[in-house]
Amino acid sequence: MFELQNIRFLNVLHVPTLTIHEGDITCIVGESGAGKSTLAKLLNKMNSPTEGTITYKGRDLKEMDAVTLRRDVVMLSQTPLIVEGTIRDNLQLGLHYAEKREATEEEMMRVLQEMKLTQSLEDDVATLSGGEKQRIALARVALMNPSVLILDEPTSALDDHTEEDVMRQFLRNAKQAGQTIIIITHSKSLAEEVSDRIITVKAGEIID
Ligand SMILES: Nc1ncnc2c1ncn2[C@@H]1O[C@H](COP(=O)(O)OP(=O)(O)OP(=O)(O)O)[C@@H](O)[C@H]1O
Repeated sequence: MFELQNIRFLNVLHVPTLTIHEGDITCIVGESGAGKSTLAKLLNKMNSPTEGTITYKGRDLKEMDAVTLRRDVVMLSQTPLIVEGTIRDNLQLGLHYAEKREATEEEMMRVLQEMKLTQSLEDDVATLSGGEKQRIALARVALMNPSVLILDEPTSALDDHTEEDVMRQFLRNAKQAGQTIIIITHSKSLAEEVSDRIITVKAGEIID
């Protein structure tokens, strides 16, 4: 699905060759500052390589419009945007930006349940914990149902068992639905349990 050839990003990352397969869960692991987010951001054009070529479904990313690409390839960043307002407002946000139709009540209720959130759609997001806000952001991208989902996981969320359980179940559902997932995770157990492939980044190089 993604092919990287002779990629360099400044002096931060060097990837001679890498293929990410459709339908796989690919975990990216490595120490803080290794270059994991830099690699992930190359895949939805948040970063453009200084050298080399990346193709998505055979098309050179250089030739693709970033907005069009990001309807297909959605990235949930380490610090997702949560706006003032209700859970409903925050759930609809991704679909709104992607210019897709609004989610129905049933769809929103289903993702809240999947994320083990018991609040109502009209509740104020200000009342939620950090981990719950992270799950709202995950629910938001789940509603967008993109072909490719890139998750840059914050370490803190994994300190909590609920967060890891939710993530594990979410990844299993996504895989069953045929989505391609690329997840940066600090959890070795999660990576080993759910992934089809683990990529280890060390000091800007992929070491396996
Ligand atoms: N646009 C940029 N210009 C210069 N340096 C950058 C740029 N983007 C990232 N870096 C540097 O590249 C290194 C790798 O950053 P990156 O965010 O990819 O690490 P990471 O492995 O995701 O770390 P963490 O696990 O802490 O999130 C860091 O030293 C960072 O400061």
